[in-house]
Amino acid sequence: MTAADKTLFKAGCIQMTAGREVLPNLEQAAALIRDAAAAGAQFVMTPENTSIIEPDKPLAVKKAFPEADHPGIPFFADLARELNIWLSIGSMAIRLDNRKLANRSFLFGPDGILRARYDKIHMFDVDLPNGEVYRESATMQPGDQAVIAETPWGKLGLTVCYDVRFAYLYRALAQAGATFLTVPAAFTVPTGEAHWHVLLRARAIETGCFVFAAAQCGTHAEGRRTYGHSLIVAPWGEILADAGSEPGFILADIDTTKVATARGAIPALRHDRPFAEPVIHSLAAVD
Ligand SMILES: O=C(O)CNC(=O)[C@H](CS)NC(=O)CCC(=O)C(=O)O
Repeated sequence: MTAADKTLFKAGCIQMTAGREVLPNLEQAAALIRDAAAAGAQFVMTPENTSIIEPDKPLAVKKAFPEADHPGIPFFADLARELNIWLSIGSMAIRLDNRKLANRSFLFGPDGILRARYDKIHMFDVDLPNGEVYRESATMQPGDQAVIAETPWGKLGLTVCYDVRFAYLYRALAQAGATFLTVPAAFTVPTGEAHWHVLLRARAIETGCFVFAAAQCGTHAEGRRTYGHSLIVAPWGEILADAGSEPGFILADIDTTKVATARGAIPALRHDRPFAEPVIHSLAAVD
């Protein structure tokens, strides 16, 4: 591999509508991964919950596999090897010993070897104004370890979906050397419309990283809807590709020198200062 090979590469995000059965979801993802690779992508990522979106939570636990038995692991390892690509599987539900699940992200190398795994840290326990209720922590065990993987083009920080709202995680990843960040997602429609683009652009701008965000889209089982709009964002904040609301894939040419350019122009990542806990000043009566 020449130096130029390590500076420039083509990245792809696939956008899909996962259903409640694992094998058809793997096939749906694989078809799109093949399309992205055929179009030249050397790094391809898939959304959160690539292998299943099962709204019935007891059923979701029942249908989950331990990592050692998950059909998606050899399936995507083989696909990465066959296509000779770096393959990030945004997440798959993995059954843990305590009967809870991990919302786990995987990175495979072009040799099919598993290079990194990351368990989503922040749980989406949220009551939306429109009446949608999410209690991710009822079935999922949160992770407690931030993870960075080596790639030929630089270090990749792994995150998942709701993590995107916790800027300190991204700052920690970037300060530890990440120049790319993955944010696979299954965002709700109302929060996506209000927050998705601005959150991802903010994480890119704050960290001077490229952000790759493959997303679920469309209508899933029991009418559950997701926002779509898979994005690739440059370190200065420009959106390089947006997948809209239908299944498919997006590509972008990644010039890794843009990381140093953005960080050179605004070195905020190096300007942290210590400060004391906030104090509430009441220098004069408020009312
Ligand atoms: O529910 C499932 O079946 C699968 N899980 C998910 O889709 C996850 C956890 S509930 N979704 C999110 O984190 C949405 C975050 C989001 O939308 C926001 O931060 O606004």
